[in-house]
Amino acid sequence: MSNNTNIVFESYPMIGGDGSNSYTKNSYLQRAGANAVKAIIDDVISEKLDVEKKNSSSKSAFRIADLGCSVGPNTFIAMQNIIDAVQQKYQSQGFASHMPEFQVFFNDHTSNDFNTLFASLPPERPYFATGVPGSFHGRLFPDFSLDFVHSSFALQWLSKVPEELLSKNSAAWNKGRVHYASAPDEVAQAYTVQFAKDITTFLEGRAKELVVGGLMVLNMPGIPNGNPHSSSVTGLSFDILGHCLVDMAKEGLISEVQVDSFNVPIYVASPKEMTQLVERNGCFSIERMEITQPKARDDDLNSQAFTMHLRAGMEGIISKHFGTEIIDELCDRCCKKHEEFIGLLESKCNEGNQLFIVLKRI
Ligand SMILES: C[S@@+](CC[C@H](N)C(=O)[O-])C[C@H]1O[C@@H](n2cnc3c(N)ncnc32)[C@H](O)[C@@H]1O
Ligand SMILES: [Mg+2]
Repeated sequence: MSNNTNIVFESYPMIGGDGSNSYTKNSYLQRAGANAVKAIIDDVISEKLDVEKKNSSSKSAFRIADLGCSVGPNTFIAMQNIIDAVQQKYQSQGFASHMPEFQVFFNDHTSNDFNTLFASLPPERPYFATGVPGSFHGRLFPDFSLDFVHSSFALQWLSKVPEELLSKNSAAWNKGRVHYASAPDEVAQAYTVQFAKDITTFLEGRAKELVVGGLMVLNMPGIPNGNPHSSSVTGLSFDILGHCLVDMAKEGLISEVQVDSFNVPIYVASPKEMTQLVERNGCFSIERMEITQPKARDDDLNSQAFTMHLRAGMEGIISKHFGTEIIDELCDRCCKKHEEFIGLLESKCNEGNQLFIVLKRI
């Protein structure tokens, strides 16, 4: 048996609790991203889920895992939608009397605020709820124990900042920037290689854990094939964060070397890259692989909302590196910069910027 017990994974959870800065209150852009693919998930379950097999096996629960679930409410909405679609499939096949019980595994890093997650579980939920702490870059479940895997806006997190970025003497030392989007090729290349390693271990783990015929739905920030890294909305957001940090260093509020050594371990993949990684793994067929477009409400696309989302997701990693005392000042500056770039941010948000993938364990 392989497990994670000896591996320490870096983790930077979203802001927990349900206060005004929390992920719970500042994750509606991710929810818009999930809404954009709900209808496709329904179709995929209706067309591709193999319920006859499940029906003929001994009576066991239908097991769903949400990897990188954070604190809700998005995970609850996603799990309910999947269960509705699976139940619909059983009914349409005439198996209503063989409806399985459902078990949902909510996974995130151990440092995730599972208390908030558990306290806000929907009281009327049609499933047994289980928390699974640990990194999805390692093993999380026994062999062939899951029927369905879902992960939304989590796989963009790398397991760590690529090592090449950590040495001042390296060509990939990321001076004056915090991300690869507008960085020299060496930096972008180091990120690409780290992402490939992480997705490779992710797929190896899930290939062992999913039953044959099981489906895996992945939704994450994405970039169309051939587009430059700097063209993604994620890239633009981190360029803005980088500018604000550089300004603060110029004013002596933080040190320059702190900015140079800080890098956000987030990667935005293209369909082509993911296709190659899935094919190299060889255990899954690709049922869907497409760039989709979230449908955020215009009211949600403003500088304040961008700043609150950035804060809910990044406060943990930023305060670990720079200290908590810089956060308010940094967010004020980012908010002003978001205002300056609001037209560009809005238009990028309305372009295809998420990668939606459905795989089937073969
Ligand atoms: C932006 S949140 C998305 C939450 C939720 N799926 C949604 O769509 O609102 C990303 C989550 O992924 C989690 N995450 C990142 N890397 C992870 C890993 N290696 N293993 C488990 N969870 C991870 C983070 O801790 C965070 O809670
Ligand atoms: Mg840097």
